[in-house]
Amino acid sequence: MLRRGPRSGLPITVAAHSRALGPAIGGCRLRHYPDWRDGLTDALRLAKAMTLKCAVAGVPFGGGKSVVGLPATTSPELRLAALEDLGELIGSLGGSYIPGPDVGTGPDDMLILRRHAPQVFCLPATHGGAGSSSGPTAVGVLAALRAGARHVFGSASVAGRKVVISGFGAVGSALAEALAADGAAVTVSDVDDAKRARALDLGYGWVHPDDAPAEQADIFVPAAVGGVLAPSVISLLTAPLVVGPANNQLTEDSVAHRLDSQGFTWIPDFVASAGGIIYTLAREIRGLSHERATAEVHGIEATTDLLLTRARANGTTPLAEAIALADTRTKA
Ligand SMILES: NC(=O)c1ccc[n+]([C@@H]2O[C@H](COP(=O)([O-])OP(=O)(O)OC[C@H]3O[C@@H](n4cnc5c(N)ncnc54)[C@H](O)[C@@H]3O)[C@@H](O)[C@H]2O)c1
Repeated sequence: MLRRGPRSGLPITVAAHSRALGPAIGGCRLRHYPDWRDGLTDALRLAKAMTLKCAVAGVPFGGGKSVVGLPATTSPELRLAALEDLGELIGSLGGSYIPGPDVGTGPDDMLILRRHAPQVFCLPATHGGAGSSSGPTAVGVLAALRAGARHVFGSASVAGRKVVISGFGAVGSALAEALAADGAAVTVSDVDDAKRARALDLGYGWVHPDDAPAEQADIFVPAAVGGVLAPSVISLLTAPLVVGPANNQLTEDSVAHRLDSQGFTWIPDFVASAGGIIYTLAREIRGLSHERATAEVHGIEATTDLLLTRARANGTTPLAEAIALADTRTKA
């Protein structure tokens, strides 16, 4: 569904890729795109990834996403108008797409969408929701990383390993803190140079984002934007294990083969980044406690382990195995 917002005049896309397992669920992305069609493409690709994420995570929802293409600079008034427009469009879909936060939105924005939409996820805790999903997402990435480290290095421990995290935002900073606490040597990177001082204060190394994939490391963690793993980047990569939360990390699926054939273990983003959705649904739909919901997020370690074991046994890639697992669930 593509519409120009009546209040904001901005292009709004709501994409529902699959409803085979339940209503389409997925975040609302508000960001600037060079062309409105890039926002449309982003929504379609992200919605497809959400279908895979939900199916592999074993949650009864399909994949959706909504995207508003903002101008290069946005006033608070325009942003509010865009959210009202988005909420109205989602409301007109009668519950077939359920939104949550994504890049450019947060739990407080869900309150605005709820004025129009029948259901939203990740409301602030003060309004009965589970709040930001970035903490549980980081917990899930760490679970996937442990399984990956066991397969690649023979031990789940990160002590003494060098980890480069590209994207020092909500998830990236939580990952940096946890990995450093477990004894990893952490280097971070961000396009926002203002984050450099904080990173250095916390004792992390810093590398320019363009140089992050080539930085000598044991583990590379894409925690910023999609499309970071292009063939040209893979020829520079040094880390044998690549795992992170950024959605749609590969420029195209064939890159998974290239990574595999060059000896890199890449854990599909839709597997590693499912912690937020697993936690939020466990809390907000099933009413589980924080502890029980977090325990379910830790299940990502066993899922990752299964996919890596199958890929090794079948001579395939973890991506192929993850898609096969999702297919068996969505087509059952
Ligand atoms: N937050 C969640 O619960 C969640 C869940 C699933 C997936 N993800 C994905 O994980 C990634 C990080 O999420 P977040 O919540 O930490 O977002 P965030 O916006 O808090 O942080 C992203 C950071 O990346 C930086 N950045 C942008 N472009 C960059 C580039 N080219 N190189 C290096 N840094 C760059 C930004 O300046 C920002 O600091 C996003 O791709 C998001 O879609 C997040």
